[in-house]
Amino acid sequence: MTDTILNLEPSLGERARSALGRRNLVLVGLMGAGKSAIGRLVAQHLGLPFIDTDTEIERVSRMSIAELFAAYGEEEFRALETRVIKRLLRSGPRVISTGGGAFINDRTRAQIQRGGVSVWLKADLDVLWERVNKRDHRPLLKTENPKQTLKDLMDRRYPIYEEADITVLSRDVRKDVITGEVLSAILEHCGKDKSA
Ligand SMILES: Nc1ncnc2c1ncn2[C@@H]1O[C@H](COP(=O)(O)OP(=O)(O)O)[C@@H](O)[C@H]1O
Ligand SMILES: O=C(O)C1=C[C@@H](OP(=O)(O)O)[C@@H](O)[C@H](O)C1
Ligand SMILES: [Mg+2]
Repeated sequence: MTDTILNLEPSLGERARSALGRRNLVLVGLMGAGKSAIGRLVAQHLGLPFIDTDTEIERVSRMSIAELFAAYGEEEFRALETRVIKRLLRSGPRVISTGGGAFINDRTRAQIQRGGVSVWLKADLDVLWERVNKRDHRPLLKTENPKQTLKDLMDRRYPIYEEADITVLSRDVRKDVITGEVLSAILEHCGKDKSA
């Protein structure tokens, strides 16, 4: 006899995965919101492949994002970003973490809304600033006053991120907490939980 009790209840990740079905999960939000970090953790819990669009753009172009901006400008970067996201959405389901500007582009946003469930990781200026301040690889923040630039981007972009299917508040708590909130929100948004 063993006194080990097997827990056969589906985990939160399994329930969220079932609710998501064939849809992609797409993380959107401003630089520093945690899209890349939280997207990877959420994918592990869902048992889905994870991809970060910036990493994929760097792979196909064999250049860093900073080099791409410097060599071809933001417009070319956006065109490449749109093509990469369209391809990734078609071959899902997977978890896709986008770069902060992707959802702002009308064509890319329409593709995301058709091909996936979107999650906006929303954060306040100080949280974002604390995080992005530690690294200097983001070309849009190479300005005289990067915190003000971030604030200007918030003012312009937040009304558009609002269009995401789900909003989760990204804040100064453990990544596991935010990950759990994303999984719960998927369950709630996608309604019926087929495995429960
Ligand atoms: N909940 C969190 N708590 C602490 N640090 C976090 C949290 N979420 C993300 N980070 C950190 O903040 C930084 C920016 O996160 P990242 O995932 O690169 O953001 P994004 O892809 O949205 O720009 C990274 O160093 C990441 O580890
Ligand atoms: O907000 C933006 O327009 C950008 C955000 C970056 O990604 P993260 O949001 O992952 O930092 C990256 O795509 C590029 O530097 C442009
Ligand atoms: Mg990122």
